[in-house]
Amino acid sequence: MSVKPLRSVLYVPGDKPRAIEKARTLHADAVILDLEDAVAPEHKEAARENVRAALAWRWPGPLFVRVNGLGTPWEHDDREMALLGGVDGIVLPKAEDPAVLAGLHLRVPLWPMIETPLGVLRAPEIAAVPGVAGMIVGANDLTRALRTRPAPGRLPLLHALSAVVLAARAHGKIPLDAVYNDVRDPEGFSHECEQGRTLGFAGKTVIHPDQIGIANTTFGVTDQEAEEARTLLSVWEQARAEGQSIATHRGALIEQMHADEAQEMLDLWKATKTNPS
Ligand SMILES: CC(C)(COP(=O)(O)OP(=O)(O)OC[C@H]1O[C@@H](n2cnc3c(N)ncnc32)[C@H](O)[C@@H]1OP(=O)(O)O)[C@@H](O)C(=O)NCCC(=O)NCCSC(=O)C[C@H](O)C(=O)O
Ligand SMILES: [Mg+2]
Repeated sequence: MSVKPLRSVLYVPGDKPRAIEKARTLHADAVILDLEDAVAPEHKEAARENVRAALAWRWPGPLFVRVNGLGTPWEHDDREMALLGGVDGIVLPKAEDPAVLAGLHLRVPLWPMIETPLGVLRAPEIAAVPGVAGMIVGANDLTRALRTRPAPGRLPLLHALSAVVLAARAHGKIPLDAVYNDVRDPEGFSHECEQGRTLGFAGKTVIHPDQIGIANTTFGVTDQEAEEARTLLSVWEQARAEGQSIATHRGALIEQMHADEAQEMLDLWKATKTNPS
């Protein structure tokens, strides 16, 4: 089965041409060229032109563009540019209204950002909109909007994080975890990746080259895990050949869903062999 890994998805400010060029040489599974919060109002037009030029380049993986939000002075020009071709996904910040999203009729997969209280409450309806490929958590905006304070283990955001995973998974869409702001704290970043993976996210949005390898490792599948998945699958196939619908592997029960999970891991492992870190 063909799998498109999104273990690490790198934001690159649209007004930083050097960073845009560099992003092509890095090992992020996907790149988001950002026109929204990373770009000051006076640089919006220049950033859009940088992004327009970059659409013509060869990119190693999917290329997304984060446009400015609905109701901003830049939304129409940004969207028009993002529909030119060469864009694999449009990231829409502060998505809140599923009816409005459904009315956009974009020809490109849509990635709404869930980063307001209303967005969290409406995550199931947003995930159900046709054309939505996945959802991305915006923890900075959400933290501000909820008036929470950063706390160990992202305690104040746990409900919202799980709500996004639940909504996305319920509709077969891809949930991507929020950014980690301290680019000089690999240990903290690693813990947050582990937490995101445990919660059910498919990958992490990142803001610096140094975060890519850690996200790829945490959301990826190691050779050892792949070997273990292969072993489990062979035990399962043997059990099925004998007419069993349950089996045990290393003392633990296995059923069809465990075999499916093992197969999914193997598919991801194969898909990431060419882009290990
Ligand atoms: C966070 C940064 C401002 C740090 O910048 P800086 O201190 O200049 O980084 P370095 O000197 O360590 O950079 C080393 C080299 O790496 C390149 N670089 C840095 N960041 C990126 C990047 N994101 N993509 C590609 N390349 C990058 C530098 O150009 C250096 O290269 P070289 O010249 O060859 O040495 C900076 O990392 C940054 O701007 N990051 C992105 C910030 C961003 O996009 N923010 C918006 C998205 S986050 C958000 O809004 C989430 C959400 O909406 C929410 O609400 O939470
Ligand atoms: Mg935001």
